[in-house]
Amino acid sequence: MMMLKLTNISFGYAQPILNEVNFTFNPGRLYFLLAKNGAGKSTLFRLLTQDLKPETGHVQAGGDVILHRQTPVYFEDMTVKENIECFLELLKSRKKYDDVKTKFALGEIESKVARKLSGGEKQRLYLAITEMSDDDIRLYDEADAALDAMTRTQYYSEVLQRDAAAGKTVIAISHHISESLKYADRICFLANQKLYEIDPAALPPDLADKNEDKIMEILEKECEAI
Ligand SMILES: Nc1ncnc2c1ncn2[C@@H]1O[C@H](COP(=O)(O)OP(=O)(O)OP(=O)(O)O)[C@@H](O)[C@H]1O
Repeated sequence: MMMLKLTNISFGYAQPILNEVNFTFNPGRLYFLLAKNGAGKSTLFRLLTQDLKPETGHVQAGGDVILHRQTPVYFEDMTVKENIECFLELLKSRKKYDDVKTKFALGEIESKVARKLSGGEKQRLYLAITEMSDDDIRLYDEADAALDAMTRTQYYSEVLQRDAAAGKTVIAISHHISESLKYADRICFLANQKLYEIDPAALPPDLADKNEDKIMEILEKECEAI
């Protein structure tokens, strides 16, 4: 199984971040990891990719784990087509250039050099690269930070939800909290050095319309009740 399992994980810097956490991320689900600023979301990702070693406990991964970071990465001096072909090769992807081109409407810009693309065109190239890997367990650390509202919708539905529907284990950090509530299969909330799993279907239906501080407050109360 392509699950990702934390057993008895504790970790801290000068201050504690996680305390004896047990949690299983299951395949086929899109998890959004939410927490207050500085609570340790990125640190948790670094533990999941085994970039950091926990003080106690262990992480078991049923497949390769790939982390997509906040900053879009591509080769500025290559054309869009060269970039896609290069990433297909680097990531040893089974996908074909023509499929990527069609899905992200890259036909008109395929021969343009990346550094000359408009903001929106760069976002399309970035989405295409982000979606390209075949890895089974996918972590997205604010990969939507530089995306405009329209491209974000495409990222949530055509990258994250589609990956989960294809049986991947998908965990995303996003500062667009109300939007993430609409797409999440599960919320994974980090508070008081513990991780809590919340099913969005069990939350008030108008929650996503509230302001983000209020949403965080309600989610914290949910966790206290678990
Ligand atoms: N290498 C490090 N050494 C010491 N402290 C660190 C290190 N990395 C992060 N921290 C601290 O650990 C805490 C958690 O950081 P982390 O980046 O994991 O939080 P986050 O929830 O992802 O934050 P944000 O929402 O602001 O992106 C913060 O107080 C941060 O300053």
